[in-house]
Amino acid sequence: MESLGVINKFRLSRESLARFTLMVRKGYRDPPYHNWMHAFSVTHFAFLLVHNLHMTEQSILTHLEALALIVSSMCHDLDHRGTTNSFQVASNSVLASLYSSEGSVMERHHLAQAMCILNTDDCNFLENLNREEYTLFLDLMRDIILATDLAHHLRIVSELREIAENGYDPNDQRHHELLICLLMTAADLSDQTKDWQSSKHVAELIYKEFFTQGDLEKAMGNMPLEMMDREKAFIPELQLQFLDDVAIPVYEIVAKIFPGAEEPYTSIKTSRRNWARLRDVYKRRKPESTSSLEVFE
Ligand SMILES: Cc1nc2ccc(C(=O)N[C@]34C[C@H]5C[C@H](C[C@H](C5)C3)C4)cc2n2c(-c3ccccc3Cl)nnc12
Ligand SMILES: [Mg+2]
Ligand SMILES: [Zn+2]
Repeated sequence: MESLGVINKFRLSRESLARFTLMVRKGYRDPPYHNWMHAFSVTHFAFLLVHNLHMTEQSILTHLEALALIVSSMCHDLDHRGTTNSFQVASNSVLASLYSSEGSVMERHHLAQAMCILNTDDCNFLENLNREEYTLFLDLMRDIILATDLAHHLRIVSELREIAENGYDPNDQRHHELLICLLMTAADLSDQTKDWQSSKHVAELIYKEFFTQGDLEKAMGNMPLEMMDREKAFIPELQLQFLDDVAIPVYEIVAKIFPGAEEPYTSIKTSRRNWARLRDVYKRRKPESTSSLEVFE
């Protein structure tokens, strides 16, 4: 926040900011993937995007938007239980009863948790913002955290492609809103743009979470998605699908809008080549083989 210039610009209290950060860290549980380490690495990537692409200096983002992106990244998976939105509904969870009518059940819970922490004594580091800035910040945090629902991303991805093709118009309010959503999704998926060992390790954590949910769904008498079923999942194939259908297009669009941001796109394509190699090595899993997690050995 220091190097983004938001501490001084908004006269943020460092003490409250420290307390807020510690409360956010405490607000994460410890599932294999959706824990504080994930929130931290997403926040770091969001910072790198804003800082290295000079987004505030070039007025691509206002300082308030940059601040909202960083804080939202910290909070975007608060109190995650390692299960998906559809699992909340299928298991009739308390969160589903609260939010299922609006959709994005988990994301609405993450936002509610973030608001709770902001409203905790001595944690509201935004106390020096004027009313207009504070209201705008809360609106931004809401839109950004709700944008981390991949189903939301899939709804806007065609508009994002169009912006990448025809050029980003900084004066177009819709372009601006979509860009902020894109940056948040790029940060949320950024583990797949790291070195192969790291990306593979993160995929292992994600499938550990998915398979645990699949086990729960079977115990409840429900049929899990293939990607959550440790008996059926062939991880290299599932990873290739996710990279091709969801993740790679995100960094392709980022690279087209920001010429300086080729590296994550190059890196995730390398990751894809490694998954393709693994797939060929582990042809369709033979029934007698052990758990699908063997590909991580
Ligand atoms: C490496 C990797 N693989 C991933 C494979 C699959 C999915 C996934 O949610 N798939 C879908 C598949 C369809 C259409 C929509 C909604 C649902 C039905 C579920 C998406 C996510 C994956 N993911 C994430 C990630 C990002 C945001 C939230 C949660 C997670 Cl886990 N971060 N990294 C990864
Ligand atoms: Mg999430
Ligand atoms: Zn996340």
